[in-house]
Parts: sequence; structure tokens; C-alpha cells
Amino acid sequence: MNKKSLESKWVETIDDQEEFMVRELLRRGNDGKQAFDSAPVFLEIALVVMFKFAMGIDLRENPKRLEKLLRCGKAGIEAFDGIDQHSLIFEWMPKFLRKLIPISLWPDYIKEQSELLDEIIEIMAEVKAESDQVGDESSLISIFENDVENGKMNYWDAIWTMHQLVIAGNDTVSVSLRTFLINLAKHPVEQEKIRDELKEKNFGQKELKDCPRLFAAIYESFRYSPTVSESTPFHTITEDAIVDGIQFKKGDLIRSAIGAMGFHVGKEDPFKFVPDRFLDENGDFRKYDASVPYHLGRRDCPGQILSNIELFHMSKIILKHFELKTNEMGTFQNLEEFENVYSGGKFSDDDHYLPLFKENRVVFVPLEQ
Ligand code: HEM
Repeated sequence: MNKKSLESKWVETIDDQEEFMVRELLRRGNDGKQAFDSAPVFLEIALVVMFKFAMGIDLRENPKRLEKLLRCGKAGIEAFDGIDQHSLIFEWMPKFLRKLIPISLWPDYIKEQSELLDEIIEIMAEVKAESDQVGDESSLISIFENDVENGKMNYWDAIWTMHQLVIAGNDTVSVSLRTFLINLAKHPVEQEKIRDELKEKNFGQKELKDCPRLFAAIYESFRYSPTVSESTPFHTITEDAIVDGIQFKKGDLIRSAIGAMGFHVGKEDPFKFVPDRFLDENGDFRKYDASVPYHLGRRDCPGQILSNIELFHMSKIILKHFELKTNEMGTFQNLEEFENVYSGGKFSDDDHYLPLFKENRVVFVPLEQ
């Protein structure tokens, strides 16, 4: 299976969620009368899409399994975000030493991650038992199976890859989509401009380049309110270098402040949400070196292509069916409260390189179809 057909399979799997997404957003929002936090809806959809795409199974046919994967996936990302010295020492100690520590003293997150691994192993065994076609490449896992057969990867590589996809690929997407929709609700003129462009092709845009304004607004949302504000701390300088007068030595460990870099993108006021900064004079998407929501280098996000496509298509479905509003229904106390976005009080204003929205709820007002 080539890259292009994998991409179209990914799009197809996302588009299949349209009916569920619309129904669920109407239900949770009391048919557009109530604001609510939409991230849990998107988290479930992202997980269902990933398993359909990677394993060819529909998690909704097994609600218990779906609930377990959501719970363990959430615990995994929380453990990663909140990693402390004890967990790091535990992770990095040699295996023979770790074996001497009674399991009751292991960090709590290990339990959920073992549950998650067991579930993935079980699903893989079921998928393998059902697929008797040698050389079948209809899902990611069948490609992995073939690679294992051909000695390109081993069984545990395949299991851990699935584990990484669950941990790294769902929460990130659902939070990014929620943040994007909040930005659109706060900027109704920008929202309308995107919807107008999507309407021109009856919401049939297949690729990111078919609606650069939507893609630009997604990148502006990453910049203005980043989902991941820092790279992982596992990057090493490969040769001595001086950047802006600062000396870096080969072997130094570094970490990038992705959120802060975003405030050096474009000429417009960095504290304003301006999707146009990501469009060039021809209206095409414009890249910037300092805009790196997925970071860069050899350890950059391996899911970025899938993620951009997912955000694009899920936003398209939402903009087709709903108008996004903030306090229209009087749910928020006042606009000032809603506008008070930065960091939820965690950092002082001077340090607000991680602008987290204090209020995550949005009203999804259904549009006449
Ligand atoms: C909007 C969504 C996403 C954002 C903003 C995001 C961002 C990032 C960032 C900043 C990193 C750290 C890269 C570095 O330190 O160089 C990362 C790592 C990673 N991401 Fe994503 N990501 C997203 C979605 C996804 C998806 C959908 C997948 C899987 C399908 C995924 C899989 C991973 C994995 C496995 C890593 C670890 C890579 C490594 O350490 O070698 N991510 N992501």
C-alpha cells in the first residue's frame, strides 16, 4: 500500500465519523442551547479512527474495550506530562535493578500501561486470527505483520508502535481541535470567511491545499494557543554551534520552547489571532521556520501528516453543520472572563508562553442544511 492510498484511507475513516460527531455534539449541547467541553467527543472519535485505520476494527462494537483504551490512554499521557524524578529514575535504571524492586513499589501509571499493552496484544492476536490473507495490506497492522515476517521489525516493535499511537495521537488531536474551535468562536469573522470558502466547493475539499484558509487558521491556532508548548527533552546537539551569541556544545541536551517561538511568526501583532499571517500573496499556505507545532529534527512528531489531515477534515465537518459561539446563550459570566485566557493563573503574564484557555466550553449552534 503506498502513502497516497494510506492517506485516502485515513480521510475515509475520518469522514465516516460525520454522523456520530454531529449526533453527539447535538446531544451534549442540548441541540445548540448549551455550551460544553467538546474534547471528550473528539478524543473518542480520534481513538475510534485510529483503531479502524491501524487495526481495521470498530471499537464502538465493544464499548468496554473502548472505555478501557480511553482510560488507559488518558492515564498514559497524564503520566508523561506529569513525569517526576522518581518516575525518571525508575524508567532509566538498568533492567536487572528494576527487577529487584517489588511491583507494589512501582509507579502507579505502570498498572494502566500494562493493561493497555495487554489489550493491544489481545486485539493484535484477534486481528491476526481473522486475517488469513498473506500479503494483505489493508490496515497498518497487516503492514506491520508483513514487516515482522520479513524481519524488518520485531513483534514488540509493532506492539510498542501501537502503544505510542494511542498515547501520543489522540489527546493531542482532541485538545488541538477544541482549542481551534474556541478560537473560531472567539473570532466569528474569521470563522465565517473559512465557512464561505468551504461552501464554494460544497465542503468537498479533499486535500489541505483545497482550502488553504482553513489550514492557515489551524496553524494560527497552534501558534496562538499551542497544544504542545515544548519539545521532548531528548534532543542532543550534534555539532558545536553558536546561535544568537549562545554557545552550544556537541552532546548538550536541549529542549525547544515551541510556544515562545510562535510569537516570532509573521509581522502582525503576535498576541492577536490572525490566520492571514499563514497565507501568502496568492492565498496559498505559507510556512515559517519558527512555526513548529510538531517540532523538528529526527525526533519530530511522526504523526504530523495524519494529525493535520484529521484536524482539517474534522473541522470541515463541524463548520458544515455548526456555527460556533461563545457566550451567545449566556453560559459564560461575561466576555472578559472568557478573554482571560492565559495559563489559567499558572504563570505570570510575562511568562505566558503557554496560553491555555480558562473556559473550554463552546456552543455548537446547528446550521440549516
Ligand atoms: C495536533 C496534534 C499533535 C501535536 C501538536 C503533536 C506534537 C508533538 C510534538 C511537539 C512532539 C515532540 C517532538 C520532538 O520533541 O521533537 C511529538 C512527538 C510524538 N508524536 Fe505527536 N503531535 C500530535 C499528534 C500526533 C499523532 C496523531 C500521532 C500518532 C499518530 C503522534 C505521535 C507522536 C509520537 C509517537 C511522538 C514521539 C516521537 C519520538 O519521541 O521519537 N502525534 N508530537
